[in-house]
Amino acid sequence: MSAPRLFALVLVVQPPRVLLGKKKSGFGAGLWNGFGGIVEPGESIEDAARRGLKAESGLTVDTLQKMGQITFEFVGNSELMEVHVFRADQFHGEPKESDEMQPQWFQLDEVPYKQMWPDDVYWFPLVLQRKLFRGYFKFQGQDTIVEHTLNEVEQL
Ligand SMILES: Nc1nc(NC2CC2)cc(N2CCN(C3COC3)CC2)n1
Repeated sequence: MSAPRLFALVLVVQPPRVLLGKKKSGFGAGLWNGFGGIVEPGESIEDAARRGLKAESGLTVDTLQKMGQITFEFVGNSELMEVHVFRADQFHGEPKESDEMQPQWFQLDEVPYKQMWPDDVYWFPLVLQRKLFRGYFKFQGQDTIVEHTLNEVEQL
């Protein structure tokens, strides 16, 4: 089993709203998601989170809170994906559309789960409730979850 491919994902949460971006191309195109990107060699996961947030939304943050780690398996593909989820409550700048993402604020009771990755409806509420979590989701294709586990943890 090769090492999982690491991604950072940042959710900017300012109750009663959360900032999401609509992916304009590539993997997950058309879906709303947090901001981030792949963790490059020699980069920390948090550095990747900050870099991705800035590149995709124009925002910078002082503090990122680690909220969760999710491992994804895809039937028929031996490479695992590991997503490290962060929350930011304060930011600098104004959300700006990028090549990758079209940013938009959503009311917390109007998160567009039907236009997000299918796993999000499981763990997104934990981020909003400030609960730490570890998850595992096995996908068949990009739409079907065939197995999953999701546990709240004391520390990540
Ligand atoms: N919310 C959410 N769910 C995911 N589910 C697994 C796909 C089934 C993956 C995921 N990310 C991994 C992919 N990354 C893309 C941006 O360039 C690659 C965004 C964050 N984010």
